[in-house]
Amino acid sequence: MLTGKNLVAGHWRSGETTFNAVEAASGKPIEPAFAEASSADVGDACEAAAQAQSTFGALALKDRAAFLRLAADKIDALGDILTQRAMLESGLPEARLNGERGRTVGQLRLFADEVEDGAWQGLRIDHADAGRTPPKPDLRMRKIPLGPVAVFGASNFPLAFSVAGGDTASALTAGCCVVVKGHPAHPGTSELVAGAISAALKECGLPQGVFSLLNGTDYALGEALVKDPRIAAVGFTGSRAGGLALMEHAASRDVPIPVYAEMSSVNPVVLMPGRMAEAAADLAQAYVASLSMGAGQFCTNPGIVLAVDGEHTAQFIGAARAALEGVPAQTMLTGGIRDAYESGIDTLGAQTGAELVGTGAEGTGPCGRSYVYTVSAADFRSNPAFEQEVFGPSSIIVRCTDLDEVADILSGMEGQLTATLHMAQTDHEAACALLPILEQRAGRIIANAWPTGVDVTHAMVHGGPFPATSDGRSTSVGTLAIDRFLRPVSYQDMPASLLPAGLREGTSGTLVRVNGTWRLP
Ligand SMILES: NC(=O)C1=CN([C@@H]2O[C@H](COP(=O)(O)OP(=O)(O)OC[C@H]3O[C@@H](n4cnc5c(N)ncnc54)[C@H](O)[C@@H]3O)[C@@H](O)[C@H]2O)C=CC1
Ligand SMILES: O=C(O)CCC(=O)C(=O)O
Repeated sequence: MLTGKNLVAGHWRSGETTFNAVEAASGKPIEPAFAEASSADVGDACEAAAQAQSTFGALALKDRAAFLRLAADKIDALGDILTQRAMLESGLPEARLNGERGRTVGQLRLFADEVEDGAWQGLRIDHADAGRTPPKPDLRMRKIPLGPVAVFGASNFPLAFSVAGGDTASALTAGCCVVVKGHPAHPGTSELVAGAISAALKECGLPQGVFSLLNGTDYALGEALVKDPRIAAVGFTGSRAGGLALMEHAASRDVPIPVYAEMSSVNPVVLMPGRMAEAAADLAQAYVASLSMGAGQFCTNPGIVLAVDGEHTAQFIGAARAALEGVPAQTMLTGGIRDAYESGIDTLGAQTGAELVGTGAEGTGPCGRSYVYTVSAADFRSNPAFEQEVFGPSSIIVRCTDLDEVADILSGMEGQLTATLHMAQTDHEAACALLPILEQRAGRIIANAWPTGVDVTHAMVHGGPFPATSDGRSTSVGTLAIDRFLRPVSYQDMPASLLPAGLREGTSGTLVRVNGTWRLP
């Protein structure tokens, strides 16, 4: 039932050259062939997005919310067809993909509620005061959509971080049209989801230029999209090299635009001594489960664990070795990702001081086998190679002399998506001293849990200082993600009849800051 075509503003278009998706488990090509989007497709998708922008950006909030809800319903209704295709293309198991579909549609519905809530518009009204010296003008502010957004689907979440994933949901919520560059590892999954969004647009009577999907294997496609003058911002999840390249393309334009790239992170986990004395073996079990989940293909993978050397750390290492023995090798997303993983493991194992703790079972076919290494803090600190993300089911346990050394290592680390503290009550005082360091290093600080798994809520931050992301001032998950695609505009002494809805007296319908005081409608 798949067409293998690109979706350009409601039209399914074939192309001169094609590529095939590959079955992750076997490495064999699967049908149908997919058209490589041309530069004309990029131009037409961006032009249609630019033309639809003013209509979509000015849509009544309830209508934008209704569109998001309908898109969610239609994606949900794809049911097993979507799951089966995503399984074939990604090698991820059925339960995970059904869960991911739930997360994707739940995310769209949460954003629909958020659109209607309206607080994201950041409405502010400062009344004029002619008697003040100097006289104060009437100023009214709201946030408006930036314009069409280019979204790059991620390989490791073919639903929740892809065509209708967090970047698309937050851009549409902000009122921005979207042109998706689909990930070439799952073009069939992308087509199914794009079809659902297009059908929702049609049923809502909205312009089809609001959404397009372009497929392709050539980096030139992504470059052309980022450089198209009608694109106003970029959302990306993937490799550091890819994110950096898109940032360069965006900065080289006549009009540079923001790139919100989520890239690499090793997510340090600190095992505090008090907690280790209580539960070293249990912690090790949970650690191995977290690092090997989904073949470790999470940017939130616990890549580096810091512990004070001694009896309990030795116990933790022994229990991790035992837990690893039961971990099966799992199919990885693509041959390229598996090759990068294997070469990352080879590089890691060859570093001075790297000692293998243990491995999971060896697999057949394009599988990722779990690996855990340990290294002394001295060797870790003298060699930046230990801090590089190895994307897959691996991790390093760093044996430190004391908590001061843990603090020193954390202070020297690159920006991270997450940082975790496992602690008992007796560790709280020492943990308190680490918190200011972790706040400087990470977007999310976790207590007594593992970093894999990101809840989609209002208070979530899935971001962090560079190189975890290109811009640590925001998040790519949760409702705050909308803010990335908005820009504040202030209206000075504007006649009421010309003011946008919400900024006229008594029309906000949502939280508004009047003369500095927050007011509910
Ligand atoms: N930290 C994270 O969240 C993730 C990291 N990765 C890392 O990325 C590696 C490769 O996996 P992919 O998912 O394919 O990521 P990728 O970064 O290579 O590709 C992601 C998307 O960006 C595009 N792209 C990449 N480089 C580009 C360039 N120079 N110009 C224009 N477009 C470009 C690709 O065509 C694709 O659509 C993995 O081995 C892993 O190391 C992958 C997924 C998630
Ligand atoms: O752990 C999650 O749920 C999300 C992780 C993520 O954003 C990623 O791996 O790219």
